[in-house]
Amino acid sequence: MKYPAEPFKIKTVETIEMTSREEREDIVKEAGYNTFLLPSKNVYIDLLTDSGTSAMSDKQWASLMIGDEAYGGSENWFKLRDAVQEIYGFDYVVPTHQGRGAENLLSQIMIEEGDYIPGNMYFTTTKAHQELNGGKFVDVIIDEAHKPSVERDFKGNVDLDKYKKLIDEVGADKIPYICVAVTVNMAGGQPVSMENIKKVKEISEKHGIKVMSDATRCVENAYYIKEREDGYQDKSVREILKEMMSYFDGCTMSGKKDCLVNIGGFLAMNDADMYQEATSLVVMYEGMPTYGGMAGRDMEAMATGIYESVDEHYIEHRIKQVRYLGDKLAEAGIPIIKPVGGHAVFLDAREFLPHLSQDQLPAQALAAAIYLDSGVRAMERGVVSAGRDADGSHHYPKLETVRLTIPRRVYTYAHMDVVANSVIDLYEKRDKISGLKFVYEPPTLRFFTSKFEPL
Ligand SMILES: CC1=C(O)/C(=C\N=C(/Cc2ccccc2)C(=O)O)C(COP(=O)(O)O)=CN1
Repeated sequence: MKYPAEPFKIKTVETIEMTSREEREDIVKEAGYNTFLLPSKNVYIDLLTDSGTSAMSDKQWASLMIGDEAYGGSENWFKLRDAVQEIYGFDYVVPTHQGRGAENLLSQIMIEEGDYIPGNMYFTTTKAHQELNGGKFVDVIIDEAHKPSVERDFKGNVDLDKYKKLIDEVGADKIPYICVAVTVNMAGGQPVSMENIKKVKEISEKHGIKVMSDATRCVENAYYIKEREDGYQDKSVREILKEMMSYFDGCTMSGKKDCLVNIGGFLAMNDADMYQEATSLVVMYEGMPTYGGMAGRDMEAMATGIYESVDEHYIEHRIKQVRYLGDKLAEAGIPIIKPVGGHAVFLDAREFLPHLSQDQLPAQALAAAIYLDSGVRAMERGVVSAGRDADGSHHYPKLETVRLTIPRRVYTYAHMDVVANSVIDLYEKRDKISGLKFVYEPPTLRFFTSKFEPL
């Protein structure tokens, strides 16, 4: 089916309030036109992020009642370890409180001052931890990933020539690993093909470079392989995922996305020495290697969520609900990144607001305008998120987007209609949307707490 009905029935509801336009004028001003700073109670449909915002199942809630909160050797830890080994196939698992916990460990273990870390487009926290440890991120994604209207089945693919060129230029000994994100968040939730992963592995093995994955949305990636790559239509998402992860030496995981939990993550690997290093480091930052900053109940909920995430009906609905919103907007002529990604619809703010230069912060302005119009909260993924270069000037990304990020198992198609109607109405009066300017800018990861004013 083009858009399958929700494969669940609702047992518990959390009411959502609608504010008035007048109220939202004051609320957004108070938040400095930054959607991160909006109080949740004043948000009607919250599409800020799919991170930590999924609805847990009844089985996951039941997990909370069997939390073994022993300081060492929690029963829930063994359940989580077994789930990771069974579904992703890695030998060793180090639990962390969320994805950044795993990125911190991996970067400290693998990166030395002056190293280069190639990857398929940057992600803010991943790049921050690589640079914190003296590494330099190098974007090796295919050029098409930076072109919103160009459609490709696997727009998240690594450009193998760019990768080989980097190896030739800096030498394999300066490249501890390549980080392959599946899917690519900042490119619009774009997948990587199995063929591309295999080729990256082949090149890397030849040069003794490890292949790590940012596996945060790996189930969504597996679904796209099933849907779009020859030879995989008859395989289950679970089988495809296992094969996909078998080409990696390890992965960082933010459990707050595909693992269907509100907190949690892990670093997984196949190398015993790396595991030894990670367990001695994790006690500094996350706690014992058998809880890693999570309560026992959270580890149990994540183990359950890992199994639920590879259910065919769940993942088909998840992908197609996002596609439903994207298709509605595209049909109305709204400029979005194509093809529609796995976790979000990305509005092309540059095309949406051609009268604004990037210095007038179009994506930030559009996110604030959407909230003002309908109480829907989206996230800026443009020049504000990209931060500043070493010389202090804005880093101007090619993609200036607003991300409408769909939480898992939370909203219905009716909510998608509300969002689509609001964006379409706004598009008709887009020339009334003015730019923004900074009135407060923190030194790092500025998109979280910056404040703005209309120009
Ligand atoms: C591909 C990928 C992610 O998308 C990711 C987090 N995404 C997030 C959460 C976020 C993080 C930073 C700025 C804005 C929003 C998302 O809203 O998209 C992390 C960090 O995981 P963590 O949040 O659990 O630490 C690692 N890799």
